[in-house]
Amino acid sequence: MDEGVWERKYHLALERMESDEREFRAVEEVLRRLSLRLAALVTAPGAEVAALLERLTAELRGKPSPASIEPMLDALAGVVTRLDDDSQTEGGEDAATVEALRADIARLQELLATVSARLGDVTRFLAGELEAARSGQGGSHELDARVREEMRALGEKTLAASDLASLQAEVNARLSLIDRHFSEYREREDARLAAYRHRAERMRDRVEELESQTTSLQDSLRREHELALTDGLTGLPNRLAYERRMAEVESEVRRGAVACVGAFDIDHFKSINDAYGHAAGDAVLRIVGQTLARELEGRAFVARYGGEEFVVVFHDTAPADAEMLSQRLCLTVEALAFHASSRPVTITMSGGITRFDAHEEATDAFDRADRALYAAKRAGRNRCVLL
Ligand SMILES: Nc1nc2c(ncn2[C@@H]2O[C@H](COP(=O)(O)OP(=O)(O)OP(=O)(O)O)[C@@H](O)[C@H]2O)c(=O)[nH]1
Repeated sequence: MDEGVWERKYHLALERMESDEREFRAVEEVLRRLSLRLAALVTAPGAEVAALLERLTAELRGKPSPASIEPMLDALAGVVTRLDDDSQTEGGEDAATVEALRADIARLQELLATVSARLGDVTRFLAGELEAARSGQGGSHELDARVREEMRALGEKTLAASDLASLQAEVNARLSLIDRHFSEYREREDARLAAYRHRAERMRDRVEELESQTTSLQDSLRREHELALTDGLTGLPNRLAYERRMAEVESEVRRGAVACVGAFDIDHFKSINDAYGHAAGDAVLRIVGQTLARELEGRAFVARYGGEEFVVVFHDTAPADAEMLSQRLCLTVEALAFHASSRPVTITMSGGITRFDAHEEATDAFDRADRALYAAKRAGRNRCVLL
């Protein structure tokens, strides 16, 4: 059950308890007035009324339960009727007192019935829903037991009380105790709720912390993953990324797609390194790689295979189209205005292209593209060969 629902139930229970307490206070007030009136009557009609009260007390002793309050009041009503009759016979001297007493008794009867019903509700509520919500922590159960005990003791003392004054004192004492139990219960529940909120807040902080740790872990894993698939010099996908892509293309080709593989290698790259230095060689690798990626964007996957060699996977491209695109690439690279040590350097590139056959492995297609590349080298470089 969520905290809001629990709190609403808790406050509802408190409101009902407070209302019950008010009812008790009203009962107490009526009892007080009742005792005064009875005391007045006892002194007036003498032995007969005393005998009636004695009989009433004995009757009450025989029924030790809250329900016995009602027979007690019926008996009191009988006394009042008798007194009423007598008073009319004797000239109505006490008629007003008797009438007031009868009204008090009726009101007391009604109030006790209400209190009894409300207490039943509270008891059921505490023993049932609230108990379940607290998952056996025992607070409401304890309160329930204590209230029950006070009510039982109240019933016993009421029956045992020989006069209304002591009954009134008992009622007062028991009501104070019940009130104290409710206060203790309320304090305990407030403390428990505060502790619960504190725990919930700590838990939420911890969850947020874990979430942020998870996010940063995922980010760093994603970065690691990207790094593992990227060539550090050119920023292009590396050989591992190429192999993964080829695994995907392999199944596409098996399902009927048309794909070609191209192997490209910068011509006489060693001499560029030798003439202008390794850094210039690196710059050539970067500019050639970027040119391939830019020119083939959306049409092919481009990766640095290793050294000065690049590999291209043309998807949905027939071999003749792949060859035409490759020739155009060679022309674009040749036209690059590259300078090293303030001198223009002509870069050329050779390429070998082949179709990825549906019945072969990715490595077979690559090997054939590589053979086509060396055929292009042998044929004089700065060209592409389709095999
Ligand atoms: N600067 C630089 N050089 C590299 C890198 N990787 C490989 N090389 C160099 O590339 C050169 C490759 O030379 P070769 O395999 O002889 O080929 P080539 O000189 O291009 O000759 P052909 O391929 O026959 O045209 C070697 O000198 C390598 O040291 C790199 O990352 N940076």
